Amino acid sequence: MITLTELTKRFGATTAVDNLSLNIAAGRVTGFLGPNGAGKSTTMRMILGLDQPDAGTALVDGRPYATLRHPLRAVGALLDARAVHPGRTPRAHLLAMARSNGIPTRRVDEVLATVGLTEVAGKRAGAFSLGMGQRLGIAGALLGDPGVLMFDEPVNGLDPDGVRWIRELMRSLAAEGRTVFVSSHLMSEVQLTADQLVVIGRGRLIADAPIDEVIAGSSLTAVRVRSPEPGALVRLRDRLAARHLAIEPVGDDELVVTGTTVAEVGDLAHELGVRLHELSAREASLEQAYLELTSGSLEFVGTTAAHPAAHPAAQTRIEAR
Ligand SMILES: Nc1ncnc2c1ncn2[C@@H]1O[C@H](COP(=O)(O)OP(=O)(O)OP(=O)(O)O)[C@@H](O)[C@H]1O
Repeated sequence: MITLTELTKRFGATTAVDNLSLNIAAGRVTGFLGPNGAGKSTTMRMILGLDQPDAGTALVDGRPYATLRHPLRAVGALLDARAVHPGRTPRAHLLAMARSNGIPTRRVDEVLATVGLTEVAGKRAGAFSLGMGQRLGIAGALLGDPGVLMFDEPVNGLDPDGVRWIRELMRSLAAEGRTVFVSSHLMSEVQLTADQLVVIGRGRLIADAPIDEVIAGSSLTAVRVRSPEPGALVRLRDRLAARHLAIEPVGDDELVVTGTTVAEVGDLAHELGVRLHELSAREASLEQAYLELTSGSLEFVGTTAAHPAAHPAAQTRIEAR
């Protein structure tokens, strides 16, 4: 478990992380999203004690990173896959890490096998492809068998096999009860991998909610209902409007209703005796929901940009405070 409390980091006039408070729970994959420069890497660096906060705390299992007796056994991280000396072999690199952290050297062969690098364990890392470098970085993160894992953009530049491998690894690490915290700009991948989403913009928390809730909160997630009886559809519309739902009529035979479910609209139509020709759900993609959430946090805000707090997932969080 990772606990951030009022975490703040400034670089000169820039507030990279601004009063960020949240819990990243064990047993699930938490996707960490935000536009370029939102403060994701800085947050991760503070969790690892690589940057010092100006205010607030970042705790791993209740303790600051710097006070952990065996940090690699508590938290493993992949921040920059190019951080390995090019002249070193994967085995030498991992052995050095194991020795300096009191980790049994047999773990080196175990993690090399886990990431599929056993065959090339004696080759110089400088000759590695991007994907092999990522795998070596992940081997380092797994070395201490830690309960908390953090990955900054782990699928960057990987081929589809590599992307799928990382996705399955994260799911299995979370299924083992570990905390998995992963930043990414690839929404389709996050949608397949994460259970929970943390979205930040300009260093501030925008949303902290289950992925389904974020998608359900998008104005593009809606129920479409069609009836061959325009008069009956008007009765249905009035009843939906009385429940303060947003309704968009399309011609005189169709309504698009946001903030509701197929079950609610179906039950109401049944109660009113409205004959239906269609009742279907239209679900926003995570990318659409994310763009709505962060539109107010980009440097170039258009006049039509929705305020982030207009998104119900953001409101869930704000109200929960
Ligand atoms: N060492 C530093 N010195 C000065 N400014 C910094 C430093 N590190 C980060 N910043 C600034 O802090 C802000 C947050 O940067 P950070 O790298 O944490 O964002 P990010 O969300 O990880 O972005 P990206 O998605 O582009 O990787 C940016 O404005 C960045 O320019």
